[in-house]
Amino acid sequence: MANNIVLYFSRSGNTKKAAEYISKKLGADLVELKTKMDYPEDYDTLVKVAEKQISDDEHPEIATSLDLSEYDTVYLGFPTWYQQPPMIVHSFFDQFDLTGKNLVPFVTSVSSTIADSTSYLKKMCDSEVLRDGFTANSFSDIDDFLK
Ligand SMILES: Cc1cc2nc3c(=O)[nH]c(=O)nc-3n(C[C@H](O)[C@H](O)[C@H](O)COP(=O)(O)O)c2cc1C
Repeated sequence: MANNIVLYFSRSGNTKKAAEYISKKLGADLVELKTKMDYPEDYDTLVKVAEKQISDDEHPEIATSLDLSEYDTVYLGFPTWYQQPPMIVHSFFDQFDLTGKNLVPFVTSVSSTIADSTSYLKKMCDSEVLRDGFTANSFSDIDDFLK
C-alpha cells in the first residue's frame, strides 16, 4: 500500500488547515516544515522579508528533522508568495532527495493558482518526481483533486 506524507509550510494557518484536511482524507502522516529563522508576525514586515529572500536567492534553513525514506508519495503544501513558492521550498529540495518518489504540490493563495508555482517547481525538482498538483483554497478544491 502507498505510504503518504503531507508536509506543509504555513504562516497564517490556511495551508495548515488544508494540509490537515488532506492528511485526514488520505490517512497520511502530517508534518509541518519550519524554518530556523522566525518570520515576522506583522504582515507588512513579512512581505518585505519574503521579497528580500527572493531577491537574495536566500534558502532559509529548515528546522524540522525528517526522514522520508518510508514514503512513496510526498504531498507538499505552501502558500503562494509573489506568484511562487516561498524560499523554504528551495531549501526543501536542497536538503531532500526524492528520487523514486512522487511529489504532489498544493498551494493556498488569495488568487494565484498551482500553475504559478509549478513553473518554479519544474526548475527546482526532477521531472520524474513532480506530479500534477492542485490549488487547495477550499475543502471542495481538495475533494475535487483527491476524488
Ligand atoms: C509575502 C506574501 C506574498 C503573497 N503573495 C501572493 C500572491 O502572489 N498571490 C496570491 O494569490 N496570494 C499571495 N499571498 C497570500 C497568501 O498566499 C495566502 O494568504 C495564503 O493562503 C497564506 O497561507 P498560510 O496561511 O498557510 O500562510 C501572499 C501572502 C504573503 C504573506
